[in-house]
Amino acid sequence: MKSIDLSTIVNIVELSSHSSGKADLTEEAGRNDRGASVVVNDLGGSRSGDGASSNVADQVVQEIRATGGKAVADYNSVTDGDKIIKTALDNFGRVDIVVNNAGILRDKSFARISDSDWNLVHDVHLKGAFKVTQAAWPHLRKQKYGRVVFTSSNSGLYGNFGQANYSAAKMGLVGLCNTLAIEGKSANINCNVIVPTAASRLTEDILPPDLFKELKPELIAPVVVWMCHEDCQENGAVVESAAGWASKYAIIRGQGSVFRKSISDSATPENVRDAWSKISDTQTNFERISSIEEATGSLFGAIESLKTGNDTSDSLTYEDSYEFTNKDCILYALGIGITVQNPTNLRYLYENHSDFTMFPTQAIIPGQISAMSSPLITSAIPGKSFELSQVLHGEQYLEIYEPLPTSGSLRNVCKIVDILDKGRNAVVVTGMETYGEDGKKLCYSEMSAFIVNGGGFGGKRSSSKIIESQDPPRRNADVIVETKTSQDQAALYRLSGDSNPLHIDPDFAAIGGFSRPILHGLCTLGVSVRCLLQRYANNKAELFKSVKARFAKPVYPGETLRVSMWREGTRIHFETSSVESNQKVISGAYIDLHKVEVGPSHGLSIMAVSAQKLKSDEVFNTMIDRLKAKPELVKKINGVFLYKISSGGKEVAKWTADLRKGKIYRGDPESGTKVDTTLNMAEDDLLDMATGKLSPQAAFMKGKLKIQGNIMLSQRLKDLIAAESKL
Ligand SMILES: CCCCCCC[C@@H](O)CC(=O)SCCNC(=O)CCNC(=O)[C@H](O)C(C)(C)COP(=O)(O)OP(=O)(O)OC[C@H]1O[C@@H](n2cnc3c(N)ncnc32)[C@H](O)[C@@H]1OP(=O)(O)O
Repeated sequence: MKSIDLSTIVNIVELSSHSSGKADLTEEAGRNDRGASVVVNDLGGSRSGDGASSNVADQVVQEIRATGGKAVADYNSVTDGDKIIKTALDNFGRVDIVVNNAGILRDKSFARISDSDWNLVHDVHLKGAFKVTQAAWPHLRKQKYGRVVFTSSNSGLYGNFGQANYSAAKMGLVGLCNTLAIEGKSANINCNVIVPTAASRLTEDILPPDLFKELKPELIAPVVVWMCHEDCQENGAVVESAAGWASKYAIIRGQGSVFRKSISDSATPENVRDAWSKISDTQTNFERISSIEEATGSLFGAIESLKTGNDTSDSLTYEDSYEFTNKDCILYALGIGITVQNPTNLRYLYENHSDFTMFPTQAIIPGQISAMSSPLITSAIPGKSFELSQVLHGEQYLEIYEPLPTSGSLRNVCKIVDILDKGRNAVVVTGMETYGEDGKKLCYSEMSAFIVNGGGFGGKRSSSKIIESQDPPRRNADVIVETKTSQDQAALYRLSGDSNPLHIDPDFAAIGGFSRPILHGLCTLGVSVRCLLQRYANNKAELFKSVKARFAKPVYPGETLRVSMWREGTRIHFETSSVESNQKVISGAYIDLHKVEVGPSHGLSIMAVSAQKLKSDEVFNTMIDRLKAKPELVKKINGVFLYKISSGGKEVAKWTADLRKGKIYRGDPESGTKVDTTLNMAEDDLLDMATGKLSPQAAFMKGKLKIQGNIMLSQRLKDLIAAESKL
C-alpha cells in the first residue's frame, strides 16, 4: 500500500492536560514524512484540569519542527474552540482534520461527584469536542472535505467504577460522532471515534505496570492517522485500539418480541414480564443496526403482525412442504436449457444415470413456491397491498449445505428478512430454509422481490442483513460464453413451479409494462450457472456451494445470453448480458465452488486469453508471464507454447501454439511427435477469440480455425468440443 501521506492538510491535535511529554499521536501525525501541518493545542493543566502551562505543547511543537515538520502551539481551552481554529487559519490558511483528544479526570464514586466534577469533565471532553469541531465545521463543509476523530473510552462503552462523569461524557462523544457522520456525509466529512487503551498520565497509576509498558500511544497513533487520511472512507465508526491491535465496534439488537396480542390491545407489565426472555435475548438471533431508518423500518414487520392478529415475531415465519419426483428434476434441467447434446448432461436428464442429480439452482424452487404461496410477501409492506404484476424478482442467493435428493418431500421455513423503501418502489427480502426428510438443513435461499410502486411508506432504504452482490474484478473477463434461449424457454420453465402469468400471458405482461412475456429471473440464473459449472466445475453439481445474483434488466425468451466470468480462487464472479438488447441482465453475481475443476477445453481457453494482445513484444511478454502461472498446462519452447489437454487425469491431446504466427499445431515438437496438423487462423479472428467474442469451439465450428493436414482428435475430445459448442 502506498504510504499514508497527510501533506495537504492541517491537523489540529489537542494534547490536553493528560498527554505525556512525548505526544506520540502528534509526533506521528506531524512527522515530516507524513506532511501534516499541526496545531498542537494544550492548556497544560494537571490531570484533574487545574492550572495551565505552555510547556507541554511547546515541547511537542519543538519535536515536530526538529524532524522538519510544521507545527504551532496553541494554549487555549478547548471550550474556546474558535480560537484554536483561528490559530490554524492564521498560520496555515486552512483546516482539514480535527482530532478531539482533550481530556481530564475527576474520578469519584457516583455519590461523591460534585457539580463541578461533573461540569468540568463534560466541558473538556464533550463541550470541548463540540466547540472545536463546530468552529472547524463551516471550513470543512465549504471545501467539501474533512476528517474528524473523537476520542472515547472503554469507560464510556462499558462503564467503570468511579467514573460516572467521565463515562457519560465519553459516551456522549459517540452520540455526537454518530450524528455528525450523517450531517457531514454529503460534504465528504468523515467522523469517527477512537477508543484507545494507552499509557498516559491519565492511566499511569491505574494500569498495572507490565501492561502500562506495552500500551504505547504510538501503537494507536497510526490508527488515528489512517482514519484522518483521505483514502479512508470509514464514517461513523467506533474503533478500539491498543498495543498495535484495532477493531471496529457494532451495536447489535436482538430479535425482540411483540408482547401484545393485536393492534387494538393495550400493553401491560405482565405481558412484558412474560415475554422478557425473548425481549432480552441477544444471543440466539441478533442484527446490527446501522441507521435510525433501519431501526424504525424493522418495526413495520412487528406492527403488521399485530394487525394480522399474530402475537409474536415467530409468527412472521411460514412453513410448508414440497413433494417432488425425478421428473421434476429433469423438467427443471430442460427448463434452463440443459441438453443431451452434451453427454455430461445426462446426469441431470436421465433418472437411471449412475450420477443422476438435481441441478443445484433447482434447490431454490421449493422455498420460492412456499414463499409465493404464503401471505408473507403480499402483506409485508405496511398499509400497502400490491398485484403480482408489480412484483419483479430483484436478487437471489442460494447456499447448499447437504447433497440434494432427486425425489421426496422437503420442508420449507420462510420468513421476512427485511423490507426496504426505495422511494417509489419497495424491496421485500424473504429467507427460506429447506430441510430434507431426515431433518437435515439442505439449503438456504434468499429472494428479493422488487415491488414496483410499492415504496413511499417511510421505511429504511438499505439493510445490513441482506447478502450483498459483488462487482466483478476490474479486468477483462477470463471467459465469455454465449448461449441462446428458446422462444419457449419461459413456457417450459414455468412447469417447474413458478406459474406467474407475467411469463406466459401477453395481456398480463402488458399490465406490467412489458411488450411480451418475460423470462423468469431464476431461469436466466439457471442458464448462467449451467455455463459456469460447465466451465469451472466439470459440470459437477457437487462442486457447487453458493450463488448470488441481481436481476438488472428483463430478458425476453429467445434472446442470446452472454455470460462473462472472472475466476478468483474458488469464487467465480459473473455477469450475464442479453446479446440482442446489449444490456446487463444479471449484475454483481458470483458462484462459490468447493473446488474448481476445469474441463478439457481449458488448453484452448488459455490460448484464447493469452492471445489477447499479440501486437507488441511488451504485451507478448506479459502474456508469457500469464501463461507461466499455469505451468501444469503450458510449456514454452523457443517462443512456441505447448498445451497439454487432459480429461479425468488422462492426457488426451497435445497442442502447440505459435501465437505470433497465429498458428496452432497438434503435436509435441519436444518429444518428437510428428506435427502433422496445422490450424491457421486470421489474426483478427484470433483476437476475437482472445477477447471472448469468438469461442475456440465456435471458431472450429464456423471454419475460422482452418485445419491443414489431417486432424486426428480422439473421439472423446471431438465429443467434448462438440458438446461445449452447444452450451
Ligand atoms: C419470494 C418470491 C418473490 C419474488 C417473486 C418473483 C416472481 C417471478 O416470477 C418474477 C420474475 O422472475 S421477474 C423476472 C426477473 N427480474 C427482472 O426481470 C427484473 C430486472 N430488473 C429490472 O428491471 C430493474 O433492476 C428494476 C426495475 C428492478 C429496478 O430498476 P430501476 O427502477 O431503474 O432501479 P434503480 O433506479 O436503478 O434503483 C432504485 C433502487 O433499487 C435498487 N435496485 C435496483 N435494481 C434492483 C434489483 N434488481 N433488486 C434489488 N434492488 C434493486 C437500487 O440499488 C436502488 O436502491 P438504492 O438507491 O438504495 O441504491
